[in-house]
Amino acid sequence: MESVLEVKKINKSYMGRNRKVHAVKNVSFEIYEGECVGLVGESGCGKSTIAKMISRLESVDSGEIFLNGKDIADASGKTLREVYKSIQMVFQNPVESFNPRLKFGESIMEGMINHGVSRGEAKVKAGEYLKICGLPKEFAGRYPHQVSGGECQRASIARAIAVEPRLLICDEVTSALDVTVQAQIVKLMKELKEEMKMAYLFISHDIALVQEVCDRVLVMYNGQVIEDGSTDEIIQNPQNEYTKRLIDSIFEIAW
Ligand SMILES: Nc1ncnc2c1ncn2[C@@H]1O[C@H](COP(=O)(O)OP(=O)(O)OP(=O)(O)O)[C@@H](O)[C@H]1O
Repeated sequence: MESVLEVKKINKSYMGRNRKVHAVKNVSFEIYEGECVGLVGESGCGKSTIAKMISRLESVDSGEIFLNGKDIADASGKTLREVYKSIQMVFQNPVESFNPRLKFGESIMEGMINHGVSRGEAKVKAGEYLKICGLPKEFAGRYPHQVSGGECQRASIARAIAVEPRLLICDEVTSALDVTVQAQIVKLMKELKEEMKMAYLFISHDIALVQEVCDRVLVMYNGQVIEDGSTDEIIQNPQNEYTKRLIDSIFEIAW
C-alpha cells in the first residue's frame, strides 16, 4: 500500500490566558491509500489541532508532514495549492461551512473550478457528486438554509470529494446530527470508503462510531498518541489504562 500521509514528531503550543498549552506533543503516524484511520480521545486532547496542522490551517512548531512523500509542513505557493486540493476537510457543523449566499451547486463547483476544471464540466460533476452522496442532483439549486442538517452534511461531503482529494479529514462529522441521521452519514462514509480510492482520517470522541468505520485507530490523550493499532485489536485488547476506560465507557452506556 502507498503511503498518503506521514506525520513525524509534530508539536504545537498555544498561548492560553495565563499559560502555554502544549496541545500536540511529538505526534507521529502514517496513513496509507484506502485506509480509514480513526483519531479518538476526550475533548481538548489535541485532535482538531492535528487536523488543522495536516491541512495547513495551522503551522507546526516543529516536526514534519509528508503528503505523497513531499514535505508540506512549510509549503507555500504552488505546493500549498496542491495541499489544499489533496487534503479536504468535512466539519462538525455543515451549515456554517457553506457560504449562505451560494447554492450548493455553486459551492461544489467553486473548488473544482479553482483547481482547473471548466465551468461546464464542474456543473455536471457537481450533480454527480451530490448523487454519490445520496442527494438528487436538483439539490444543486438549493441554499444551505433550505435543507436539513443531514442533507447539508451530505452536500459538504460532496463538495469535499468533488476535487478528488488524496486524504479526506472528517472532524466530528456526525456530532451535530441526531442519532438516526448519524447512522445514515456513517453508512455513507462506509460506502465512500468502498467506492473511492482515498485515505480517511476520521476524528471523533466516540470510539463506538470509530469502530464502525475505521480499519485502524489512534488513541490520543493529553496531546500524545498513546495507542496505534487495528481497531479490533485495540478494542479487544487495549494496552493503555486510558484506552481501557474509554472502551469501558461505551459498554457502560450500552448496558
Ligand atoms: N487557537 C487556540 N488558542 C489557544 N488554545 C487553543 C487553540 N486551539 C486549541 N487550543 C487548546 O489546545 C488544546 C487542544 O485543543 P483541540 O481543539 O485540538 O482539542 P480536541 O481534542 O479537538 O477537542 P474537541 O474534541 O473538544 O474539539 C485545548 O487545550 C485547547 O483549549
